[in-house]
Amino acid sequence: MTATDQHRPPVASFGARLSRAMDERGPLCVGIDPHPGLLEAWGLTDSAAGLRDFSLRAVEALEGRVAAVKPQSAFFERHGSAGLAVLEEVLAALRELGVLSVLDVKRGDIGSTMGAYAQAYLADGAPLAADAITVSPYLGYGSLGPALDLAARTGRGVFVLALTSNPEGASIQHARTAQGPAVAASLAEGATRSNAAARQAGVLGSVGLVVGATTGIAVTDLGIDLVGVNGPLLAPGVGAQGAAGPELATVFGPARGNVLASTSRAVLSAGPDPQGLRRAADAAGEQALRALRH
Ligand SMILES: O=c1ccn([C@@H]2O[C@H](COP(=O)(O)O)[C@@H](O)[C@H]2O)c(=O)[nH]1
Repeated sequence: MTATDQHRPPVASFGARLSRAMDERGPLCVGIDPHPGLLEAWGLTDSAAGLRDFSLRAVEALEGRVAAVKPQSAFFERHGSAGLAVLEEVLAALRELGVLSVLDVKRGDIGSTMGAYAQAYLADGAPLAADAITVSPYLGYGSLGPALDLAARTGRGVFVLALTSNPEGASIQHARTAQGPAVAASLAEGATRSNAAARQAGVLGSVGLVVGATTGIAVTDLGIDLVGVNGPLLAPGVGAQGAAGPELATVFGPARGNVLASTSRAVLSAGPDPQGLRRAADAAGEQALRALRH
């Protein structure tokens, strides 16, 4: 602990804040993915100005109805520095409204560079700070250390890509490590270790996994203990990629209480009418709630 840390007021962990949000608003996360086709459908230009209008209208419509909002960084990055300025504004708007943000940015690098990514997204006061980010463990679970450490210090979280929703992911994620378990299982073991203190304290940990809602029986087949992870399980793949309530129940089984189901296009395509967006988010939220809580 540094001298500065000693004067820092204690912050609630991301795991605890997400648990509360899911209890209050249900287990749904809606992604902000401003695809060019969606911008057009909303009558907006494929420009930073269109992106800003789209994203802020979506945030306003979703506030209070979902546990978290997940901006997809790629759609902002494709507009260069103007797009990143919009992303900063969207993250600030979510912060201001008290809506948890999960920035889908899938970062991963050697430890020393990972430290810089951590500063960019997980440090207090960073322009692109989010409540949690997605990280890629392709350089080894240990390389994520600087992000896990900073997230723990600032009350933020990370979601480690484990079993992604795309069909191509299996060729890497189901492969066996030299020690025997599948790659995805060894990542789950890493998250289990990282969440050990939270487990002992009886709260949800802040190191989550990305496990696609489209992954069928892979969790069981690969012998992955998702309950033991004691962390949030971000489940993209709901809606446009074909998964719905039954798939969520099959994939997560006894771990379903920790799932944050995520959908983007299926809700965003109901815009730009705010009532349409709200209706679509409410329907997706009901579906997730039925599958994951009953
Ligand atoms: O395994 C993964 C990890 C991330 N994603 C992201 O989630 C959304 C999905 O959008 P939909 O419109 O609901 O298909 C998108 O930003 C992906 O990059 C994922 O799909 N799968």
